[in-house]
Amino acid sequence: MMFSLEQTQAILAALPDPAFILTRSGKYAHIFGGTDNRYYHDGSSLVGSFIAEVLIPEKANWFMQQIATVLTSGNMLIVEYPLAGADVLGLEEGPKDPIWFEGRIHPLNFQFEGEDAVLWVASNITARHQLQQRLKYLSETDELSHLYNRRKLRSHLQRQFSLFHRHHTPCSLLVFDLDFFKQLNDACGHPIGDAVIEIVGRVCIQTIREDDLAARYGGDEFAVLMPQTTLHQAWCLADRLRRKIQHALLEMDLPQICTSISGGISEFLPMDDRADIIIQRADKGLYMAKNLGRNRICNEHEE
Ligand SMILES: Nc1nc2c(ncn2[C@@H]2O[C@H](COP(=O)(O)OP(=O)(O)OP(=O)(O)O)[C@@H](O)[C@H]2O)c(=O)[nH]1
Repeated sequence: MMFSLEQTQAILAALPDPAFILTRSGKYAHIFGGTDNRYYHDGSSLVGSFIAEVLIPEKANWFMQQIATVLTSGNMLIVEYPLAGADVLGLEEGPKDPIWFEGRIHPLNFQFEGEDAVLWVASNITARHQLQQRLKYLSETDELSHLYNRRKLRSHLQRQFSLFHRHHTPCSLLVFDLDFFKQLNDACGHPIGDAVIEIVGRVCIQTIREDDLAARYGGDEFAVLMPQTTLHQAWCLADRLRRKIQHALLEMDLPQICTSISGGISEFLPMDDRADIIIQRADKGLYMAKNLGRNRICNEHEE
C-alpha cells in the first residue's frame, strides 16, 4: 500500500526523535518529529536559522565538521555529544547539566536551496550515558579508598609502558604498604583499619598531581603511577606523600600502632620487556624499606 503525501507528512511529524535537515552551510532547513516531549523541546523555531546563530562557536564548528565529514564520505556517521544550556546562544536559563545525544547523520541525495544537505536524527541518550559513566566508575574504582583499583592501574601501566617505548619520556612507579596494619586491625578491629585506608586514599587524592594515577592495589597496598617523572623526582614526591600520610595518621585519635607507610619506587627502563618488571622492581624497593626499619621510601639498589 502507498501512503498519500498527507499521510507521509503525518508519519514524519509523529517521529518520537527529532530529525533535522541541515545544509552544508549549517542552515536548519527543516525539522520533522521530536514528539517525545519527555526528551525534546519543540525545535520548530530553529527552522530558517543557521547553526552559528544558535550555538557557541566551539559547538557550532563541531556540528559543521560533522556535516562536512558526512557529505565528503557519503556515509552515515554516528556521534555522541553533550549539549548544555551554556552552549546555546542567548539562552538565559537552560539545563545546568548537559543533555547527551546520539546523532545519526545521513547524507541526502538531493539538494536543498542549491546546497548539499544531511538528515541529522538526534536521540536523547542522557540516561544511558549516565549509566555508562556510573558503570565505568564502579569498574575502575576501589570503594573504600575512592582511588582507582588494581584493574585500572594495570591497564594504565600497560598504556604508559607502550608510550615509554615509543617516546622515551621518563615514567616512575611507587608501591607502598601500611606499616603494622595487621596489628592495628587485630587491636582495634577492621572498621578502624578501614578508616585508615580511607584516610590514605584521601591524602593520596589531595597530594598527587593531575597526571599521576593512584590506586589501591590490594589489602593495604597502594600504587602511584607518575608519568614524566624520573626516579629522583619520584622519590621526592613519594617521600612527601609518606610524610603527609604519617601526619594524617598521627592526627587520628587512635592507638599509635599503624602510623606510617613503607614504599618502593622504580623507573621504567629501556630494557624492560614487560610492565610487570616495573612492579617487581618497586616491590623489591618496598621489601628493602621494610627491612631497613619501615617508614621510608627505597629503590631496589638502596643499602
Ligand atoms: N580493615 C581492613 N583490613 C584489611 C583489608 N584488606 C586487607 N586487610 C588486612 O591487612 C593486613 C595486611 O597485613 P600485612 O601487610 O601482611 O602486614 P602489616 O601488619 O602491615 O605488616 P608490615 O607490612 O610488615 O608492616 C591483614 O591483616 C589483612 O587482613 C581491608 O579492606 N580492610
